[in-house]
Amino acid sequence: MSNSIFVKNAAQVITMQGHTDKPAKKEAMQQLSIVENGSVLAQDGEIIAVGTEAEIKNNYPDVVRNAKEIHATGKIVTPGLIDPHTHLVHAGTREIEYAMRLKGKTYMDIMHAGGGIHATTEATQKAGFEQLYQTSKKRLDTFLLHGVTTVEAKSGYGLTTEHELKQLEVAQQLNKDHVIDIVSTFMGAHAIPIAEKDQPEKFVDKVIDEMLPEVAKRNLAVFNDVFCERGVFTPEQSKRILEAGKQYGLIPKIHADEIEPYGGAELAAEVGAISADHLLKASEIGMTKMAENDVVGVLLPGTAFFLMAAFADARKMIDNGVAVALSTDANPGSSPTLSLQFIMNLGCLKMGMTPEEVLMATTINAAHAINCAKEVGSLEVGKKADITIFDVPNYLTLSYQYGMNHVDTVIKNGEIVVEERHLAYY
Ligand SMILES: N=CN[C@@H](CCC(=O)O)C(=O)O
Ligand SMILES: [Zn+2]
Repeated sequence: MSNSIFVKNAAQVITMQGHTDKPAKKEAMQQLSIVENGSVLAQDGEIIAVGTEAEIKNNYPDVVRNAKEIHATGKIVTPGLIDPHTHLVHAGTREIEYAMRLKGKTYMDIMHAGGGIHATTEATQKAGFEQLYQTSKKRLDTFLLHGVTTVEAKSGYGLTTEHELKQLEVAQQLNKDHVIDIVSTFMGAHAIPIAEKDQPEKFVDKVIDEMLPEVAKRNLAVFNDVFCERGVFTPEQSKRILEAGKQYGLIPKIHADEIEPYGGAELAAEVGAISADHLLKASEIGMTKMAENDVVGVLLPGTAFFLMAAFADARKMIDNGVAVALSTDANPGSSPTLSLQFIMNLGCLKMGMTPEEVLMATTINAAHAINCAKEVGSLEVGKKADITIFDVPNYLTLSYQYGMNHVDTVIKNGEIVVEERHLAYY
């Protein structure tokens, strides 16, 4: 069997090259580095050449001769998409709450009445490892069909040491078994359990003294995330939890300023978070501090869409120098979708981003948000051969035709994992 693969003669190969050391900011978010009529050659799971067919054939005649060929004529080739914020592992759905919200109840009302995150926590606590494994595996299969080759996955629906570990262990096992790479985040501070709501500090102590050491001992997470929001965790509590995680080498992330301005963006800069996520209501000072401290802004327009809220001001963030990434925020309450392509549509139509910026935000900048830009996020020599081929004639079409799946072929670690699907486009 051939260990090399030659993706030939695409209408456009969109490389994203040149942003591996630092995420793209401001005008650099427009620089996709496109090879027209381009090709990509990979061997042993790694990219070894990007250029025109003639150049690559000339430089690597033997590898090309033995390679499996993929004809990408009339299609575009991008790095495998990266989703840097998901709540992948959970049980249950919340369509009843959706119907309640359509009649005027708010997300926070429902949560404080014992629904929301608490409802999913109850379902997730009841579910065994195998059930969580199988449902999360299906979600990964769907992500892959939509062109995603790396995802971040959070815990946070366990809220006890036992069940937080269970969620993270499911993600760890799936990372071994599934072709998609999973980068895990511990989020024991996703909500204060209903039964402990009168003693929030005690729960914060539990996260710090009980959960964090176990997560770290078992090497189950790279990041440590907190839902910093009025009525959930205060900036002070969030800071304690994030600083404590740093003692174990866990890198801070924050669910910040989603419902109201609450100092989350500022806190992200202060604790050296790799990203601050949501940011619908981030203050201008917060944005400036994020830009100055290289905190990636992970924007989740699916959440604003689904909660019928005002969208984050991506335009202002980018113009102020924040490196922006995009994600589905896949979860059963505020963003039940597995389509990063629809998120790109929303980025353009609802947050003032350009088609170039949304591509940057779902590839190399997304890789930076989860600290894996050295391995993935661009089509450059030495990176993993994670490649998505879309059956569209140019990249503009990806964010122009909305709510559709344009994926034709997906290659992960140099292997074809989604075969040519021959989809029509509009
Ligand atoms: N906002 C907090 N956490 C999740 C939603 C969790 C849920 O509603 O189940 C989010 O990122 O949107
Ligand atoms: Zn989230």
